[in-house]
Amino acid sequence: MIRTHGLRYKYPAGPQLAFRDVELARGGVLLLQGRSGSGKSTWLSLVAGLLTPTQGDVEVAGQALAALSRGARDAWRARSVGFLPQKLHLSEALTVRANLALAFYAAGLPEDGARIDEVLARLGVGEVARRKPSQLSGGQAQRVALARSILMNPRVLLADEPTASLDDEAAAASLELLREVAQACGASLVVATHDVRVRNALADAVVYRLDATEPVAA
Ligand SMILES: Nc1ncnc2c1ncn2[C@@H]1O[C@H](COP(=O)(O)OP(=O)(O)OP(=O)(O)O)[C@@H](O)[C@H]1O
Repeated sequence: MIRTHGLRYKYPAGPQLAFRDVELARGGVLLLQGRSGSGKSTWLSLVAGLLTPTQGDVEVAGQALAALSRGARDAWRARSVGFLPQKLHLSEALTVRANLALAFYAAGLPEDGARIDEVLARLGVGEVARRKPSQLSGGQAQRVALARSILMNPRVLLADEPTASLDDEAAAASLELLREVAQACGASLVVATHDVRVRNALADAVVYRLDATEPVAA
């Protein structure tokens, strides 16, 4: 589950952002909406412990992020947070399989090749394991990045604009898959987007509009 309280963030040379309190149950789905620049990526980074709040607290699956040192937070994130960024950040120097192996190093765990193969196969991209990222279609690359994000069975899965460059059919498939894998991990799912199609696909999600004012709880 995710709980935020009194969250604010000020970029050194940027705006002060204030976020409403959020409480999302384990296994819940949150749709984070708002116009460009409203703070969606910032909120995701705060919840993932990539940014430290200027004020307020974040708790994820019972872990208060403020209680962790930076090193401990990085290790915690590698094990507990699945992050599907808008730019996938797959290394072109490495095969798909080696890209996924990096997740084990970040988590301080021995590489588990069988787990990598299992997750790639589950997401329907088992056959691309030896390719370089540039040899993948956009949809395949996204599945590979999703595979990377769920290798550790994370407690929360955060997706930043997962449908941005997809046509209607691919967008619906991508959301369906996100929901399916989050459910299989028992993870809470957060989808940040300004794509109106997502609202229909995730009809039962709790909606947090960054430019509205009511409290958010589910
Ligand atoms: N590194 C930074 N330094 C200064 N200001 C920043 C920085 N990153 C973001 N901002 C500002 O903070 C605000 C929130 O940005 P953020 O990227 O979180 O919005 P967003 O809703 O994710 O936008 P988009 O939908 O365009 O990705 C914006 O006004 C942005 O210009």
